[in-house]
Amino acid sequence: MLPLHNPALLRQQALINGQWLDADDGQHLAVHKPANGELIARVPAMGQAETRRAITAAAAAQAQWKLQTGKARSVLLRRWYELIMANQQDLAVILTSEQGKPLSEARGEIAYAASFVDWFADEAKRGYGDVAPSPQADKRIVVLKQPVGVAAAITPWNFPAAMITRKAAPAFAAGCAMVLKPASQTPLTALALGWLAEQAGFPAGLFNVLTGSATLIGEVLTASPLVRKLSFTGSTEVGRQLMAQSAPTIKKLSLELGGNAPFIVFEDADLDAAVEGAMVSKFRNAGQTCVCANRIYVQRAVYERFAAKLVAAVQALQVGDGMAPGSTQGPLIDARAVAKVEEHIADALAKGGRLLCGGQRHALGGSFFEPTVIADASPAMLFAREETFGPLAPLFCFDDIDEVIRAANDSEFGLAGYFYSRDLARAWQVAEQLECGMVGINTGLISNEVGPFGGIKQSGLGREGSRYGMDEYLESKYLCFGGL
Ligand SMILES: NC(=O)C1=CN([C@@H]2O[C@H](COP(=O)(O)OP(=O)(O)OC[C@H]3O[C@@H](n4cnc5c(N)ncnc54)[C@H](OP(=O)(O)O)[C@@H]3O)[C@@H](O)[C@H]2O)C=CC1
Ligand SMILES: O=C(O)CCCC(=O)O
Repeated sequence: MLPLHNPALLRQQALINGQWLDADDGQHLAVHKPANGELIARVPAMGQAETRRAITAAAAAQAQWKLQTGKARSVLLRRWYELIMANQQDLAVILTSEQGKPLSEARGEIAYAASFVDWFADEAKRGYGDVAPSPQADKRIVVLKQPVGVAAAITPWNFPAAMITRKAAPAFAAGCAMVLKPASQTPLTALALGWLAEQAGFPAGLFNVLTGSATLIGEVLTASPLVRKLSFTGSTEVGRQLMAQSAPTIKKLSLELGGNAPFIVFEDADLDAAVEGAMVSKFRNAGQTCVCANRIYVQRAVYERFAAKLVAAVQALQVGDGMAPGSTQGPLIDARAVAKVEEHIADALAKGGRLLCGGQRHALGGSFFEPTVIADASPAMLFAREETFGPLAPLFCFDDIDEVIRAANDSEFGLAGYFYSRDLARAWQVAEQLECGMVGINTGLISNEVGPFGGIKQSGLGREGSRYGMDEYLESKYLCFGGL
C-alpha cells in the first residue's frame, strides 16, 4: 500500500469517455517499484477496440469543447492546476513509487507539471489571430486560430507527470480533446492526473487515458483520420516510426526525442557554479533526462581542477530508495537502462578513459548504479554519439573555441546545450553557433513553463510550453473578405 492521504488517486482502471474501465479482455499490466521490484498495482492492457472508442469519445467531446470560450476553458484548467497542487504530496509518492526518483525531485516535478496547466490556463484566453493589411483595396484579410481537433499524446516514463501536462494543458487550452497513452512503466501518475481532471469538472471524453500495448494503441492512434495531431516524447527510434505511421493521414506532429547535450566549461568560467550546473544537468533524475549533459567539455587550463571538484560533488550524492529521506539519486528505471550505462563505461575504459569515481552497479543491488565520472573521454567512445540516459559524466578536454564548437555540433541530435563563461562576446558567439534548440548559459537547468522546449535535427519537431506551445494545437484559418 502506498502512503497516500487520498487513496482514490491510485487508479487501476483506464479512463474512456468519463468512465473508469478494465480492458475488454480483462488483461492487465503490472506496475512495479524500480527501487525493489515490488508490485504496486495492475492497470488495464487496453487494445485496439478500446482505443477506437476513446477516439470516438474524444471527437464527440471536442465538438462541444471547441465551442467554449477561451475564458471558460481557462476556468477548468485553473481548477485542474489547483487540484494537482493540492495533491502534490500524494502525486509525488505515486510518481516516486513507479519511477524511482527521490521524493523531493518528484514533488518538484509535480509543481513543474502543474506550472504548465497554470500557464496554459492563462494562454487559453489568448488564442489571438491576425488582421493583415490587404494588397487589394476591396479586400480584407483575417486569420483565425482554430483547434486542430482530437490530439493524441504518447509519453515517456522519465517525467511521468510533466510530459503529460506539457502536452495536455495546451491542447485543452486550444480547444482540443486528448487521448493519452502513458509509458507502461509509469501509468499511475497519468491515471491520477486523469482522475483530478475529472474532479476539476472536465467533460466526459475530453481527456482519455489508455494504458496498455504501445504498438496496438499507437497503431490505432496514428491510423485514425479523426486524430489530427500526435505529440510524442521518447526515443528518436520510436519517434521516427510514429512519424512514418502518421504519414498516411498527414497528422500535425510534435516530437520531443533524444538528445546528446554538450556542456562546455571555458577557462574563464566560475568553476564552482559550473560544477553546480553540471550536477543538476547531468545527475537530475539519475541522468535519465533528454536534456541531460551527455558530453562535458572542459578547457585544458581548468580540466583537472574542474574534474576534482566534480568528483567531490558526485561522491556526496546519496544513492537510495527515492522514498528514503536524504536520497539524492534513485534507481534507474530498469535492467536495460543499467546495461546501457555499463556498456558505455566498459567501452570508454577499453578506449583509454580514466575512471575517476563510480563505475559499478551500486551495493544496494537492483537497478541502483553508482554515479560515475570518466576523464580522458574521446570522440571514438560510444557516449560521444549516443545518449547514455544514466548517471555517467564523461569529461572531454579541449583547447580552443572552434574545436569545441565543432565537437559539440558533431551529433545527429540538437536538443539542449550548455556552457559556462564570463566573457560576454564569447557567450553570444557560442550561443549562436551551437546547433540545438535550447542553450543554458551559466546554468544547468533550463526547464520551465515559460521557455520554448524542443529540439532541432533528429531531436524532434515543435516546441512545448511557452507562448509557442499552444500553436502546436491550433490551425490558422485565412478568411478573405472580398467585394468591399
Ligand atoms: N526524449 C526523452 O525524453 C526520452 C528519451 N528516451 C530515450 O529512449 C531510450 C529508450 O527508452 P524507452 O522507454 O524504451 O523509450 P520509448 O521511446 O520506447 O518509449 C516512450 C513512449 O513511447 C511508447 N512506445 C514505444 N514503442 C512504441 C510504438 N511502437 N508505438 C507507439 N508507442 C510506442 C512507450 O510505450 P511503452 O512504455 O508501453 O513501451 C512510451 O509510452 C532511453 O534510453 C532514452 O535514450 C526515453 C524516454 C524519454
Ligand atoms: O527528458 C525529457 O523527456 C523531458 C525533459 C524534462 C524537462 O522538461 O526538463
